[in-house]
Amino acid sequence: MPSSIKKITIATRESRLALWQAHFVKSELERLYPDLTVELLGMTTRGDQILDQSLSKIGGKGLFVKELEAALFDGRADLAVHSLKDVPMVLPDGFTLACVMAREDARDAFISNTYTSLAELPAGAVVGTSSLRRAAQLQARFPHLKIESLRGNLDTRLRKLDEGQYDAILLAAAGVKRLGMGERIKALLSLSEALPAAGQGALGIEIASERADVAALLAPLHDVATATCTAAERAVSRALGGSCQTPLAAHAVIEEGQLFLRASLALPDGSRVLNAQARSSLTQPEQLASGVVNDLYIQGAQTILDALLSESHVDSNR
Ligand SMILES: NCc1[nH]cc(CCC(=O)O)c1CC(=O)O
Repeated sequence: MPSSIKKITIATRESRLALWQAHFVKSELERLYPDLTVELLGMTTRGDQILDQSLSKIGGKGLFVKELEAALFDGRADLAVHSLKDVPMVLPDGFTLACVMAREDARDAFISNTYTSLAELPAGAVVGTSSLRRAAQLQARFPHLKIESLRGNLDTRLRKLDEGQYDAILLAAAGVKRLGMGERIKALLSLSEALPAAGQGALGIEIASERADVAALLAPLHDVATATCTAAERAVSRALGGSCQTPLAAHAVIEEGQLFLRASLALPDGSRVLNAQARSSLTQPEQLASGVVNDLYIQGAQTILDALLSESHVDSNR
């Protein structure tokens, strides 16, 4: 044990996925440190309470982490486990992402009770997603499909599909697999069909910056490859003001020892999609990101960002 910590409290949201993720970190810590006691502190966040309104209008990603940060700040908890995708690109002063864990499948999943792929859907078929990124990419490839908003936690979204409100829905594969429902996935969208959101599939562990003792405890859970890839992705999102209102994708992989970053910025209706990609050594993910962002600006990213600002969007990228 790298410190004298006897007990760790994990602050977590109470959705089934959040609890799965917190329990996963708990069991990893217990495996590493057999003498450590790990407890969970379940919390309901503002983002969980306000399910009927547009998240992007009421405050976006931060709504899901604020309460957890308050618990870290006043010592009720030592760490918070997040889906990295939901973590704001800039954390408030005093908080740090101490650890990024090895990524699950980063891809989006196609789920339907009737069809086996997007290509099979007939004109007018209704696809559920509340992600502007998924909607824009989908509408660009399949203008004949009808996209409808789909909110709620994973179980709620699957229930709405089963009730017949949609012909198909799109979800992040990682969450579906973690909850043991991988058999519901009919197809995984390739990275060229649907580029994932920054951080998708990865877990991030947040602590109060002053807790070097907790950071030391978490060090073995850090996955350098995932951290490098997601650093590049999150830098793209940060540079473009990535919020719930931005149909933005950013995904990096390590290929033949190099970092390969792709990004895509679109208008929500898919009528314009900008793509950029670049490779670099593994050592400067932020620099690679700024090159890709620069390429997007050269292609007209500012026009899209301006259009997004002047429209008011009803959906978020949850
Ligand atoms: N935005 C909601 C959200 N945040 C994290 C996941 C699960 C996948 C992941 O860990 O990236 C999901 C569900 C989804 O997008 O379908």
